[in-house]
Amino acid sequence: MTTRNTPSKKLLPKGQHDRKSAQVSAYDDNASEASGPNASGFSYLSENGLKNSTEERCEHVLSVTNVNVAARLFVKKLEARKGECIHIIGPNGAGKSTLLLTLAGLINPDAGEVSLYNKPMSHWTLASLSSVRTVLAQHSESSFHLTVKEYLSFYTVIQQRPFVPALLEKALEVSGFLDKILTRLSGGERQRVEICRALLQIWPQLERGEGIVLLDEPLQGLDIRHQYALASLVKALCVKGNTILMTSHDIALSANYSDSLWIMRKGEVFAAGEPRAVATQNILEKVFECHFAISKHDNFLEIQVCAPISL
Ligand SMILES: Nc1ncnc2c1ncn2[C@@H]1O[C@H](COP(=O)(O)OP(=O)(O)OP(=O)(O)O)[C@@H](O)[C@H]1O
Repeated sequence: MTTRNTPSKKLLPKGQHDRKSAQVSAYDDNASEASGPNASGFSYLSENGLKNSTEERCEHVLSVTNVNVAARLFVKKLEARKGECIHIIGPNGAGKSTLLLTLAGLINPDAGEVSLYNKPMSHWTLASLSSVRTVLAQHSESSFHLTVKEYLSFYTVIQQRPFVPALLEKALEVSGFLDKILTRLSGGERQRVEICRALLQIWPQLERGEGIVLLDEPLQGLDIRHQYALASLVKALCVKGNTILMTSHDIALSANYSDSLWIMRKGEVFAAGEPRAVATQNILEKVFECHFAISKHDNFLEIQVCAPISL
């Protein structure tokens, strides 16, 4: 029998459970309409990529309606709200990456629609998209023969001081190897650099609480301390108003560091909502086919994964 670590009370982000939970409705055709104006006739980004006031009023940052991707992703309705921290979990092949990349505008669905600020993804130019949302794809390591500093400098504002913003450095600790060649870093170090790169791409927007971040398995390869540091960073960025979606295989961490959990199985969202409502023994056992022991504490959900059901 194996058990998973659960975060101690101390590790939980401040105010996590006080914060008004931004609920996500899956399969709910009656989910409330976005509070922003109708997409038609509105320009959500000015020429230089700066947002106008219409965007500020759009509560649903990303929405998915009746999406089908090559018979491997079927989503009737999902919405991510401004400032929401969403973790997407599910077994291998459940469709997490496919959903994330579809939300990022990197996969075009065969049917249905993905909208960003009420504007269909197909109406966004890649340049406009890149100025408001950033993506960390799985296995997105670059193989350039560059130092970490040279690589990251492609994504930073010229003469930005400090080179790596303090909030990022606190969680990712990349400053110690800025002069190292990218390809000579360890797997976990590379992953921290790639996460840093993704966040630097829209750092001015993230500082203003206007960014959208999609991270595919960012915890992969990170040691336990950096896993929790990253989860805290993600949560802190969302508290500022940024919207972040990340996929994960760490059910306990995700249940404790998200506002919403999207639980996927076989290309569909099996359950979505506030972690305490959806990370139940019944749902987790159905989706992951493992036995779980779950205890609800005041400040955290203790989730232990026991033996696979079929073994
Ligand atoms: N480019 C592709 N072309 C065709 N099928 C694909 C492609 N990428 C993934 N798939 C299939 O789509 C399904 C969902 O894959 P996806 O990568 O989204 O799953 P996942 O939940 O992210 O899995 P994992 O936890 O293993 O990363 C899988 O059955 C996979 O084999």
